[in-house]
Amino acid sequence: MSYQLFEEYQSHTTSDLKENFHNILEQIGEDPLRNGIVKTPERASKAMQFLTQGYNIDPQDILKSAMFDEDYKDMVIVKDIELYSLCEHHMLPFFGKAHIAYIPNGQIVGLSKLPRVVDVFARRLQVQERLTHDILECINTTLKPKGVAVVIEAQHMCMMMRGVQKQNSATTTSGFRGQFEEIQTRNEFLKLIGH
Ligand SMILES: Nc1nc2c(ncn2[C@@H]2O[C@H](COP(=O)(O)OP(=O)(O)OP(=O)(O)O)[C@@H](O)[C@H]2O)c(=O)[nH]1
Ligand SMILES: [Zn+2]
Repeated sequence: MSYQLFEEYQSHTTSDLKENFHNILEQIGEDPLRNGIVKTPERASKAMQFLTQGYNIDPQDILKSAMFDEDYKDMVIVKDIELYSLCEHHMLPFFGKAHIAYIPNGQIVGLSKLPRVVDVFARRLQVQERLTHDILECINTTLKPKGVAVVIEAQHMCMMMRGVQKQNSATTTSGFRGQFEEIQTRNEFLKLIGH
């Protein structure tokens, strides 16, 4: 999608979303014309489009834009990458940290690109398992490293604010490819991220 088309698409969906948020306000018993919330449908639309902008971005392009030939053969870890996503069942936030490691195979990637890939997949409706897998596969297919590992630790608002209402439970998901399938490499990574 060209930039201009994307802008048109954005403004089009914003007005559709605005109307829907206006209806939601009415249906939960609010007065959408009340002074404090008269602009809320517009604000909520922009917030929702921000939180789901990942559908319009190709995460492989992000990695490809900063891959460099380098003969470094050891593990590279970027840990404690904060993430905020929306669960696809309730559209409520889940949030936490991602830890990513890879072992280069002749090429390294710009470090900032790894958190950027996390954000692209997090800014879609997700389940934590698929988010973990999406990040793992994207790095594996694009960078083609000797190994890649992803661990995500998160808390789900849909389990805290409603439903089962457990405030202290945390969910850990992980995925390992290549050399991280070997127990020794995997354990070294888990030790370095403090597990
Ligand atoms: N596996 C997985 N489940 C999730 C995730 N986010 C939310 N869920 C769960 O999705 C499930 C949806 O279950 P349903 O029984 O259809 O929905 P519900 O009646 O709202 O369930 P409760 O949350 O138990 O009240 C719930 O168990 C949620 O805890 C996630 O990232 N991964
Ligand atoms: Zn949920």
